[in-house]
Amino acid sequence: MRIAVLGAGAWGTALAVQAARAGLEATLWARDADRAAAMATARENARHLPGVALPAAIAPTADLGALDGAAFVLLAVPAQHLRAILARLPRAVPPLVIAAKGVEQGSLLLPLEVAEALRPGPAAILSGPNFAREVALGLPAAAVVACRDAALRDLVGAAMGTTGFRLYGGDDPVGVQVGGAAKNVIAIAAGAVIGAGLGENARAALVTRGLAELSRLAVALGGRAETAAGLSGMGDLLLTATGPGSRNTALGMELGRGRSLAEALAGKVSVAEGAATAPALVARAAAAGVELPICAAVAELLAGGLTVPEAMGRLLARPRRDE
Ligand SMILES: NC(=O)C1=CN([C@@H]2O[C@H](COP(=O)(O)OP(=O)(O)OC[C@H]3O[C@@H](n4cnc5c(N)ncnc54)[C@H](O)[C@@H]3O)[C@@H](O)[C@H]2O)C=CC1
Ligand SMILES: O=C(CO)COP(=O)(O)O
Repeated sequence: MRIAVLGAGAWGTALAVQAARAGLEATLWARDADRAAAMATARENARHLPGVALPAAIAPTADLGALDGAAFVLLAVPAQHLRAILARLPRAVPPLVIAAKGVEQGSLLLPLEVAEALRPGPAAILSGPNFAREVALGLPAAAVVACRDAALRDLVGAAMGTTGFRLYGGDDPVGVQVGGAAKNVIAIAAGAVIGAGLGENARAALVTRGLAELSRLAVALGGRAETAAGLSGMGDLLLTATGPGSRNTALGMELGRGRSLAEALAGKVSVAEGAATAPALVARAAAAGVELPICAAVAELLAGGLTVPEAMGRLLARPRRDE
């Protein structure tokens, strides 16, 4: 079986390596022809996943003909670039499996909603606590493939899963997408309090109450609260919000130390999805009548509208209520 992976960042590359480990052929599409050629020659993605050898079953390319004959297409471009890539695809595409985590600015759509608007057809979301490098190295991990179409999630789970990468199926794609989008925003909050020296208690409180925000929004958008307790919600929060290995937490730590967003992002070649998603997530929640105080504070912090101690003070001063 052959699949196509669109987006040769850290995650797309790691998923292509995992596909090869599972016995698939994988075409790995990069926007830039020079980068695709460099990967094909060096058998390494030196920019986004240095030190990981690309198996022979991976064919890097910059040609979207990569989609022809693929059993399914994994889309691993950042959420804000998903629309541009989808618009370039042919009308009839193989089933799509989106691995991006975020909310699109402007439209306020979740990744599968963007796909539905541009290329209607079977589509799934793949999400979970997965640092790309660990997956690429074959360290044990689990994730969820969620979609309403049981045949597609079975196809992807059976094709991509191995004993080292356990893929659960799920039928709550909305809950899974909200988890993936919100956990990055909450990770920025968690990093920010650590960077500002406010302590581990503050981080634990923010992560826990952040999970409550994530869960509330998932339900308001038609998802299920129990999905928030799964791999794509609490699982990914545990991974992302508890240590500096996460780019979102690392960004939060820089903001907490008093740097501006522009300063913190300067020179970075990899994405911290929560930065673009925070205002879009809060706006989407507001449109659904849901208040997300922690995510809103992150959006304001990113915009330079308040400091971390001010944000924390504001959250703690909210009217007392039952948990
Ligand atoms: N890195 C990780 O450990 C994981 C990442 N993800 C998600 O996967 C998605 C991709 O993230 P990474 O692979 O880490 O990205 P990355 O930070 O490694 O690389 C950035 C990627 O974005 C692409 N890109 C940049 N500007 C673009 C544009 N204008 N149009 C199209 N593509 C553009 C680059 O070519 C590159 O493929 C994100 O939504 C992220 O949240 C999900 C799970 C794990
Ligand atoms: O999504 C991820 C882990 O599941 C990667 O997190 P960061 O983008 O914060 O590094």
